[in-house]
Formats: sequence, C-alpha cells, structure tokens
Amino acid sequence: MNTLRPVGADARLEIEIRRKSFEASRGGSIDVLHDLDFAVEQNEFACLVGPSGCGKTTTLRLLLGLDHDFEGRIKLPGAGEPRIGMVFQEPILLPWRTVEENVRLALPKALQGKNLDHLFDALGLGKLRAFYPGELSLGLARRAALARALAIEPDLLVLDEPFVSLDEATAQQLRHLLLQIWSEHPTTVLMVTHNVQEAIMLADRIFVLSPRPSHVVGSFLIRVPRQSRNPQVRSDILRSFHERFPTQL
Ligand SMILES: Nc1ncnc2c1ncn2[C@@H]1O[C@H](COP(=O)(O)OP(=O)(O)OP(=O)(O)O)[C@@H](O)[C@H]1O
Repeated sequence: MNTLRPVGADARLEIEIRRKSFEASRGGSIDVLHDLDFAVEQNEFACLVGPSGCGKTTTLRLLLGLDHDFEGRIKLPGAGEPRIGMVFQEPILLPWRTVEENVRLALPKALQGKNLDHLFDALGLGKLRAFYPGELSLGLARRAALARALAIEPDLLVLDEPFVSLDEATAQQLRHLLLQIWSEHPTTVLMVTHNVQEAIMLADRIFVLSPRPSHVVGSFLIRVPRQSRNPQVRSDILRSFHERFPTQL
C-alpha cells in the first residue's frame, strides 16, 4: 500500500519509503530501497548522491508517480495538483515541435499565453525559440529541457543527472544558469548526481544513500552561502564531506 498526496502550498517534500523491490529476471525479488526516509524543506536545493545502482532514479520515479508499486508514503509540496518540473539525462523533447512549442505544451492552463522572453533569454535560447530539437546540440537541448521544467513555475523541480555527458565548460555554464534562475524564483529542488563537487556547488543539503537496499546514511548541510563558495571553499567542503562519508561513494 502506498499513498501519494499533495499537501499545503508551503509544505516540504517528504519521502518515507518502507520498501521498494523489483522482480528479478531469474525469479525472486531484488530489494532496492528499504526504510529510505528524508525531507526537503520548501525552497531548499537538495542533492541525492550514492553508489551506482543504489536506487536514486527509482526514488525519483516513485515521487513522480511513474511507479506506484512500493510500500511507504510520499508527500509532495504544492497545493492541489502540485506542479512538478523535471529534467532527465535525456532531454526528451518532441522532435516535430519547435523549442518554444515544446515549452508551451508543458504550461498548465493558468499559465497559457505566459511571456517567456525572460526565461528564454536567461537560458541563452532567445534566438533559438523557432529551432527544432534536431538542430540543437546536447547542451542546448538540455537548456530547452530546463526551460520547459522552469516555465511551469514548479512547486518541485526534479533533476536526474541533468548535466551528465556534457563537456565541463558547458556543464558549468548550465549550473550557473540554473542557480541564477533558481535564485530569482526559488523552488524546492531534488537533484540526483554522481558528482559530489557539483552537489557542493549547487545544494543546501546533500543526502547520501547506502548501497542497495538503500537508505539514507546521512545528510550533509552546507551553510556557506553559494556566492562565497569559491574553489578553495568548495575544496574545503569536499574534504569535510569525504571525512564524514569516507566509504559511501
Ligand atoms: N524496472 C526494473 N526492473 C528490475 N530491476 C530494476 C528496474 N529498474 C531498476 N532496477 C534495478 O534497481 C536498482 C536501482 O536502479 P536505479 O536506476 O534506481 O539506480 P541508480 O542509483 O539511479 O543507478 P545509477 O547511479 O547507476 O544511475 C538497480 O540494481 C537496477 O538494476
């Protein structure tokens, strides 16, 4: 039995997964998540890190309602029908629609006709609104996917490795763009990443997961304001992260 229910507008995201398993191809079942509990405060930027295959994407799929087969409870932020923006590793844009059409198709009724100039400009997509996804590099397609996720003014932004397999300069540029837009319009963010340095640049809090069956080993709060996280400060934070979680990743 599971429940997936939205609560009041100022609520936080609460994940309490008692058990999630998959049927193994050779019979029996594989326990992936076991007593996985954490909460993300309203407008907090949280990252989820953990060993490969521990169940990070599975956790996101459960909270997005893409998989209902689990024991536990997930409380989403936002009132009524919460708006959830999501960006996956694959940008998943409709190839026969322009960038702007892809973004507009995602808009809820209340935001139809919204002026998107500022968002497109902020993401460097101003001149590419009429382009088709096939005409974009991976970096630009990721920008379009971010635009689509942010345009809906989400109560919750869910990101699954959105900067993976980009060259470092492009990834860094996108991280800065995301932070800039998020600081103008803060929302609750849960992002999966393999990259602890990326998490240290972006997050208020990092949740560290154990190997399968996965639970939260600990949460790492970063109190230093983002604008003060220069390379030296980030490397100090990274050192204390590794001191606290020496074997997890
Ligand atoms: N539909 C499925 N059927 C069976 N097993 C699955 C299914 N989806 C995921 N798994 C298994 O569940 C485990 C967790 O997968 P998941 O993709 O959530 O891990 P992850 O932490 O996101 O991995 P990575 O860091 O490598 O992206 C893996 O062992 C995976 O093989």
